Amino acid sequence: MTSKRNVYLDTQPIETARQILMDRFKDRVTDVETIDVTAAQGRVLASPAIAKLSSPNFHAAAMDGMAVDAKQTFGASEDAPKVLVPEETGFWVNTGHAMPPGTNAVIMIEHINIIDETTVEIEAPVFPWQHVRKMGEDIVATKLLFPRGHQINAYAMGALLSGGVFQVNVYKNPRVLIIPTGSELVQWHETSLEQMVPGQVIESNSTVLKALCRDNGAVADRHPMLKDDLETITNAVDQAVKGEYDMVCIIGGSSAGSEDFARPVMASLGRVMVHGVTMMPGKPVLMGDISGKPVFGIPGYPVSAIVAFEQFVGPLLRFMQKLAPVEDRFEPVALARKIASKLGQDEFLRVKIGSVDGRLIASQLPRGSGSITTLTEADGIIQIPRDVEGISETETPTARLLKPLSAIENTLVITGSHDNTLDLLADQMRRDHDGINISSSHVGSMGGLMAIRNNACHLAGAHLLDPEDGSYNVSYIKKYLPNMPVRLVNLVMRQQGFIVPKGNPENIGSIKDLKNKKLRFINRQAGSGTRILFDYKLLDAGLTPADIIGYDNDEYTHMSVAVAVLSGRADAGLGIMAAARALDLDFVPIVTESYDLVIPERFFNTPNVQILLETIVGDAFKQRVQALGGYGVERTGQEIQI
Ligand SMILES: Nc1nc2c(c(=O)[nH]1)N[C@H]1C(S)=C(S)[C@@H](COP(=O)(O)OP(=O)(O)OC[C@H]3O[C@@H](n4cnc5c(N)ncnc54)[C@H](O)[C@@H]3O)O[C@H]1N2
Ligand code: MOO
Repeated sequence: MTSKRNVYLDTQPIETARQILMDRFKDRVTDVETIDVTAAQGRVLASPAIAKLSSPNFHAAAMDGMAVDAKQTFGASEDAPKVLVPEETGFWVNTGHAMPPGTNAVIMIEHINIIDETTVEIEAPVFPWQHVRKMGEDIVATKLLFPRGHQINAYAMGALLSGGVFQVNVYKNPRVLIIPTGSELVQWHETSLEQMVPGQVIESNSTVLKALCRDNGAVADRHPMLKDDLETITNAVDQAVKGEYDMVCIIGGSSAGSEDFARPVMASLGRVMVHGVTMMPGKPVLMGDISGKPVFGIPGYPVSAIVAFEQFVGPLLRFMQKLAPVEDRFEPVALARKIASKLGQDEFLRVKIGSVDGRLIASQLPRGSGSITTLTEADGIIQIPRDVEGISETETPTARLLKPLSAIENTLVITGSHDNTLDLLADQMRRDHDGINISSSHVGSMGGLMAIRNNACHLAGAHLLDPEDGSYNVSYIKKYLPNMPVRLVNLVMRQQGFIVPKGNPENIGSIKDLKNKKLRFINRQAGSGTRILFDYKLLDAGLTPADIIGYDNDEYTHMSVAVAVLSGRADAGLGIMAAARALDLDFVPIVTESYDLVIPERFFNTPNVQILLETIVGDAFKQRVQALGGYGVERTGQEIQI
């Protein structure tokens, strides 16, 4: 068995791996081809572009009016107008016309009094070359329009055509073959969602990489998916490098499993240069040389695949056609919470970023390499260097922005407890107010109050029950935000209850059943409102945590609790009805609670918060909330006295 498994080569730091790659392929700049200027957008000139035609190519009238020899007009004034005779001493021209012989200026039509067909008068002179675009004013034939290495953009295409250059010599777009591998993969157009069985995964990486190739000036083809089979993958790679492809990317099978074939394929056809980079995601990336062509083994996890592409494949593709490296925008950010990281590997941490009190605040998204939404939800990426063990709240790391700064600045940052209606709210606000974004981070109700205290968000969602008097949030705000003026507004009333498998097979009716029937419970994290509610209900029923199997197993969101129940990992969890419904599970209501928004006074009257408050009292939002089930909107928008 061990003989079938791969052993990583020495893992290399990112910079070393990139250096090895670039050194090896420094001669792989693509061939030069001659193409029409009209098809050359984005391409890089392999030889200088020299104008063949002047522009204008003749002296041209720059205004509508009458072309004259300026001398004829000298001395004209209001008191002593000058007379011109059309087609003798003056010639009617329109903008762009060639100047008639013997003329060198244009009198604008507005400045001409037409007496009759043969007589016009002017009351002011023009000077030589006034309102004339002289031949070659813009471009002189033989002028260097662009040096080699210049990237052709829309403006350049205009200049080239005007200068009589209709074809250009450019570097060919590198051609890439992308080979998705994995016996578990299915193609989206060859399957129906109903047919899918556990273990099957929709192939998505090749589409992502193809699009990323295009962003980097390359043309990619997708090979039909291949099963985990050494011979088939070897043949496909062999054919590709023998053919017209400049590069091959094998997706999947890059790590150390018995079915991971990227490395043996590369080793049998050529040479493995790098296997393993000290980065996360993307660690098992492979770089090889087969017959002088670059071949990559791209890790199968979607985020790992993208990071591996952006760190290595993209830069090499750009180099091959002499495209300048991508210039990213970086900004210093403060952290909503400290971030732990492992020594020894650079980590690409996806973060949400919002602007609070003029500071950019980043909150970390989950780290999973298999989770593409950690990238689609991210506003930025913080690269934590390998010699750093975590970043504290007092540091200001830089983040690569994935969105325009203006979009980040127009984002309302909501931190705290998670509720599905926040997603509806984000969509509803967008429907009526283009450009406003909501970014919600789920750190539990107490986490939300702490974020307010640390000036790390604009508002927080909370549902903190005070067991003493049954009130929500007020006593917590008094205790934890004593010096901060805040307002409290109800967003929704919602039912909390037990999320149980469909049909409620254990017939759970009350919290006591958890103990009596020895059921496996899935809890929420400490500090979440739902956990506080559960502890209160336990106490109320005369139970202790020790009575509950699974009390110490916790999840961070209602949906993850529901997933735990769906997957059979737990018999019950406490959560909201919408989460049960979303996964077609059953729900046993326990309590109706108040889910409120805590809004610092200084943000209350800002335009975006006011838009939010208007949106939640609107019928459209309320109807959509009610359609989710398990919610009441009778108090939505009402302010609660603190
Ligand atoms: N024992 C070890 N196991 C793993 C290690 C390790 O060091 N030791 N490294 C882990 C890391 S880190 C990564 S990253 C992954 C990379 O694995 P592979 O490149 O071998 O990828 P697969 O196992 O084939 O797939 C992983 C995952 O991604 C899905 N996948 C694959 N291809 C596609 C595609 N084209 N479209 C969508 N999704 C795809 C695949 O179904 C798997 O779920 O290895 C760890 N293991
Ligand atoms: O490199 Mo893997 O990408 O850490 O998950």
